[in-house]
Amino acid sequence: MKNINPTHTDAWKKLEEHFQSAKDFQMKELFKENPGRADEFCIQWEDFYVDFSKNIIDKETQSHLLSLTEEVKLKDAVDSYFSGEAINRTEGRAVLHTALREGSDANVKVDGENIIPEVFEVKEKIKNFSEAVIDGTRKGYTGLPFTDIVNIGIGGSDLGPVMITESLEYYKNHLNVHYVSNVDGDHVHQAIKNLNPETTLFVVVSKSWSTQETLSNASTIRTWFTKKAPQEAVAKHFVAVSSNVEAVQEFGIDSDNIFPMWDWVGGRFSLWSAVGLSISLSVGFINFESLLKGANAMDVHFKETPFEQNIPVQLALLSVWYNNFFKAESEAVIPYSQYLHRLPAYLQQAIMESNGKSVDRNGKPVDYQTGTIIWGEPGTNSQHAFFQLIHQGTKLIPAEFIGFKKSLFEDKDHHNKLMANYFAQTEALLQGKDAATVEAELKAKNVSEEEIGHLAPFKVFSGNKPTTSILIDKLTPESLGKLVALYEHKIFVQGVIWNIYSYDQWGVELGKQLATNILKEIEGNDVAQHDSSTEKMLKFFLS
Ligand SMILES: O=P(O)(O)OC[C@H]1O[C@H](O)[C@H](O)[C@@H](O)[C@@H]1O
Repeated sequence: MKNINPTHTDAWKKLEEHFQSAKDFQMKELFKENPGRADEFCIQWEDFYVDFSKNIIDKETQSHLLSLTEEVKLKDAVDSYFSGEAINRTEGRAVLHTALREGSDANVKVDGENIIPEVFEVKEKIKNFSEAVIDGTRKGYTGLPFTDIVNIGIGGSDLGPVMITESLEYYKNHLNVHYVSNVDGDHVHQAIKNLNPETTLFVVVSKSWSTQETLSNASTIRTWFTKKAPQEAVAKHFVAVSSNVEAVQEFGIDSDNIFPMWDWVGGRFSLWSAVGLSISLSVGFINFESLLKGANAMDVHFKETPFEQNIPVQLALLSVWYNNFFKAESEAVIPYSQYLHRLPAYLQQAIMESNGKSVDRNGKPVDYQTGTIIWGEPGTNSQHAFFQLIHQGTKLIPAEFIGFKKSLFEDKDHHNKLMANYFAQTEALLQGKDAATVEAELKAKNVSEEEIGHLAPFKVFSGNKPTTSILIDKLTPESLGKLVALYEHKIFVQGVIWNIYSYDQWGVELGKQLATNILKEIEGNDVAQHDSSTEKMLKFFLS
């Protein structure tokens, strides 16, 4: 991939100049001036309707942003990404989660070898295993079918599977799936408290098989299990997903029970691999395949659609526009679906671990902003929590609203109410409410002139707050696959523009290292020298 400082491009300079007028754009005026605006800033693709007309942009903004993609050679970067080039330079790895959703006839090479046959072998293993557990032919050590699954993993080995199984709860079968991630012992003990070892299957997921949390939780659970079950039952009840097969075997998991994954799948993009085993167990392999199929459709859209009509590219460019020109620090993702309640948490890892970097591809500190802070909660709940700040606070928070045309239980009454809120909020954020309107409303309620004078300023909404609406036909495994892949590619585009490496995560290492040392001190009751704050707290903790 090319190594281009985005701020040195002509497009960036043009964007800076253009920003001098664009920062004062009033979207309401833009809509008035251009009756075609809602059509021009809208992409309809398959079952997705993406409206980005309620953003502080005009055609000129869009054209400079598109020139930026040319100058940073985005098209070449996309080709390198899909072709298996080692674009994760600092770890020397390809980034090929997209290969996991390819068809069986695809040919994607890593080190000269086509990886697709291996991907399909593992998929077959996931299929056979999950079908046998679901239909009860694979049984526990006392001959009873499994009723409960515990996924033990953290980060990408937890957030992806948990977000998808929660999102697809409607499609779930009879198996109860639990997730244990935190090294907090209260998490694991609470999770297993009411479980029956005879009917519980444990899926230990760790790409590296060196993660403290996962190995501790797996050991604790194995000890709990073998207190009740004979040692040889471990083989029937514990399976592992990892790229470190040797270490898994050392842990005592049977080689038959290991689902491999590969270096070329990043942890936070791994739900499409065997890391998704708990998904396949929970909703069945057919639904897992539909999820992959949806993601593949988005891959093809991203790879083949001109950037003007390309959903991940347009969303990434908008985010760069707000992040680097308006200096917005965060973005909200508001799904109008309770099923998607873990999507913002999942995206926090995907986006912030990928693009939270301050060194460019030359190893030099960047002198511009990179990764955005992502946060969010489902609507309508979030309206009653933090929307006050989005409407009337001092910060600019571009927000993505995700909604569905149809609900799953087909309760029209509820769905109409939900979606009325979805539409109303983006309209309110756009339109705002001026002082004259507020005063007229108060007058109509017979509020005294004096009171109106006091109250009116608090009731004014400045409006002009940017939102992007993603309206999808229905929440299905396939549409969910498309949505998640959309965000994966948005991340990629931003990383290319910011000239950073999106696929490493060195920033998580230091804390881990220090924790290892501090744990020794805690266990030995012997506090070493630290900064005085840490030292004093450690002594207090041990007292
Ligand atoms: O799957 P594992 O190797 O156990 O890794 C689990 C997680 O831990 C690491 O600290 C990384 O920050 C994450 O990207 C990763 O997903």
